[in-house]
Amino acid sequence: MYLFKRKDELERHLTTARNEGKHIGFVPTMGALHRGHISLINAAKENSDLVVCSIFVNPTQFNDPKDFEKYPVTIDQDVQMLTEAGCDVLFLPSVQEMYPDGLTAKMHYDFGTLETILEGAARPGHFQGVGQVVHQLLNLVQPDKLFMGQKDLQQCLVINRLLKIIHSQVELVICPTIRENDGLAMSSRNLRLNPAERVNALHLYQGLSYIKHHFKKDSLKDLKEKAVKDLKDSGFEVDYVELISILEDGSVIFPENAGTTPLYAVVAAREISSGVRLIDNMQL
Ligand SMILES: Nc1ncnc2c1ncn2[C@@H]1O[C@H](COP(=O)(O)OP(=O)(O)OP(=O)(O)O)[C@@H](O)[C@H]1O
Ligand SMILES: CC(C)(CO)[C@@H](O)C(=O)[O-]
Ligand code: BAL
Repeated sequence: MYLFKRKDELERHLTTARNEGKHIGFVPTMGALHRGHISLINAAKENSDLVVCSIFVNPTQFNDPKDFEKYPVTIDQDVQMLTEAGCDVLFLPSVQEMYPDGLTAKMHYDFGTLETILEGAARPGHFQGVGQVVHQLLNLVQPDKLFMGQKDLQQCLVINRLLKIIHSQVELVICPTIRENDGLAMSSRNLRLNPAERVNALHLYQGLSYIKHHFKKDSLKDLKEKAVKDLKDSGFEVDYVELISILEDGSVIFPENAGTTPLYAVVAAREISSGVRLIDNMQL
């Protein structure tokens, strides 16, 4: 696997590959890799000639400084996992390399209501930071396909919109959420949980599973209230539990108001003893 820390080195390597007719698959990450990330690498391998992964803990998308400071970093293990998975290129830039002129955004993206609901509401500025870094990474890598995980469902919708805003031809491939054996969605932030907190984190999955199995019988309001109560009783601060549908244009609606069947249950909650905020979602 090639490892590049500089943009010019990466661009030179990828220009040669592109000139050889290779189709490029791209997997952007923030590192502390797990099997969820490797599933994206595998999907990229199956659907492209050359797979590029980036690892960059992007400061501009963190609305909570503590979350940024404590974000897990496991570079040596990440390199080993990517090598074993057959990734071709790893891009590992520094903050200075990505933001030589400082962290202030030069552009504002119009993500519409995606920025004012759910993750957008709970993490002000987060999606502008994601847009800022993904736009730059796409310009550098110029992939044919971009692979992202359904675990970050709203992020997928934002990136879909970003691709339209920047008139990009890149195809976004959304890959299923990989879970631990007990159902917990794999997440880099899980590394910050001690064994008791790790067990407690399962309440997110259990809440979603309950909703999935009862949403045809019970009222949506009752289901949400039950899930919120269970999380609160188990030591979580709940940002939201919602049932949503996604329209063809990529916008999100809340079916109890619109009279449409919900498609996904989504949850975000902070485990109070660890301070770790987790998200998850489940197709209904
Ligand atoms: N369990 C998972 N299954 C499939 N894809 C995943 C999973 N977890 C993360 N991804 C995807 O991997 C890509 C990189 O995500 P990222 O590096 O932020 O990992 P993460 O585990 O989501 O971290 P965190 O949850 O702590 O933000 C994103 O497209 C994300 O949706
Ligand atoms: C897409 C991304 C790599 C941008 O920093 C990040 O938000 C992530 O890992 O999901
Ligand atoms: N996994 C999405 C990136 C973030 O939480 O900042």
